[in-house]
Amino acid sequence: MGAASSDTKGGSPLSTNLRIRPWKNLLNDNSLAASGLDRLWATGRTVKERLKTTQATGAQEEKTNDRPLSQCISLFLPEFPVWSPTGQTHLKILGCVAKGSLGPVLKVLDCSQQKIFAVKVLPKGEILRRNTLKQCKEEVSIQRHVKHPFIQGFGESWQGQRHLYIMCSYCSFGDLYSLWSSSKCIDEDTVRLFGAELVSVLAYLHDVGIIHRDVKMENVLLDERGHLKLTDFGFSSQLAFGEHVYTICGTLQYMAPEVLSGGPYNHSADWWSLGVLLFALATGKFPVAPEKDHVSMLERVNQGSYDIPEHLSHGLAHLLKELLCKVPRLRLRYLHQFKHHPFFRSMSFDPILLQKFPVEFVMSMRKSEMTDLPEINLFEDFDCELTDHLTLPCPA
Ligand SMILES: Nc1ncnc2c1ncn2[C@@H]1O[C@H](COP(=O)(O)OP(=O)(O)OP(=O)(O)O)[C@@H](O)[C@H]1O
Repeated sequence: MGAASSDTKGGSPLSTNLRIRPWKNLLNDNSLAASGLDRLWATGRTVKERLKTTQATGAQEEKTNDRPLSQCISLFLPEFPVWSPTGQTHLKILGCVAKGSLGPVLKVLDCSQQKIFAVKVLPKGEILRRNTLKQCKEEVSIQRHVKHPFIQGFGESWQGQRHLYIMCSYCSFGDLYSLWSSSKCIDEDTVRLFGAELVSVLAYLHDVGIIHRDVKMENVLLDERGHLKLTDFGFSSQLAFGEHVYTICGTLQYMAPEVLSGGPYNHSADWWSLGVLLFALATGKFPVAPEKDHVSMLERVNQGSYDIPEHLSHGLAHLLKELLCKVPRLRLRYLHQFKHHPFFRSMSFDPILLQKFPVEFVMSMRKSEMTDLPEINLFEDFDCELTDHLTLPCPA
């Protein structure tokens, strides 16, 4: 959800996850709080019930201050086409993978393809209330257009009466943050491989004119062979080389100083975030401790001397310093620079070669943790209140 002018996402204060919302959205948040959809929910009536009433009385769309019902659908078009209630009967919900910031991420079996997918469920009312419609649509259109072996595969998106759905390939090994939390320190060979995969995907995104703006461990998923899939284009924006943006957005602990200070900034900001991510992977801790807001975070980064542990190889220590360089134009930021870097010596950046073998570290970590979620009912209407049907709690 990433237009530079309207980036907004929730976040949990004071956590390493803290995400910044531009001041503009703090104002806008309240302006939509009493939308038709919200009032509809407040009265406990469903869109379906209201449609029935309207049809029964032969009334035209109500011209109140409420958002007309047709808009509740058209607002989300064309990125989220309408599926008929029978359109989803081949999808079987197997369980809840995680609790996203807006709604659950479901594990779903597509019975027609016999393939498992992840479906992100986003309540329409919440999107309107948070004024993230533009971002949400941009996220889907960017995801639809980017194709790379280290980007999570995009399936489909659609809307029901109350929810939006984004279906993606399912990454059975969860996210990099969970792996890191359970292992804390990752060996250098694995850091090198993960580093090369992320360099390869970021170079691709920048080449096609996209800045990701939220590179962090939680947004990197692991496939069934332990390779990486970058996800969550919620803050991404189109940005050609030579252009700059100014929006303060992202996740505090990963934000480059030029982002924290309100820009101008460009693709180099993603490379700083990669530096933070690789630092955390290799050392078990973040280079700079979290702060409560972007002002204090900037102060801390500027004071910032971070200690690189002595046990790191010279090549890795050097790479981290060059990624965490406060001057964007002096930061490592081009594929050829990584190809010639001592840390990546003898490493290929070709995705096919990088994926040749399963990632041993991940396979051994995950083998003991694999659990299958039991199946639950096949829903007749995918747009029902999903949470009522989930007998399994979403992981926190
Ligand atoms: N395709 C997928 N396969 C497996 N797990 C997934 C998939 N997509 C998301 N998840 C899990 O769900 C979690 C939340 O997903 P995601 O980050 O997309 O939701 P969110 O928190 O609502 O997004 P945002 O970060 O935009 O607020 C991820 O950290 C990951 O653990």
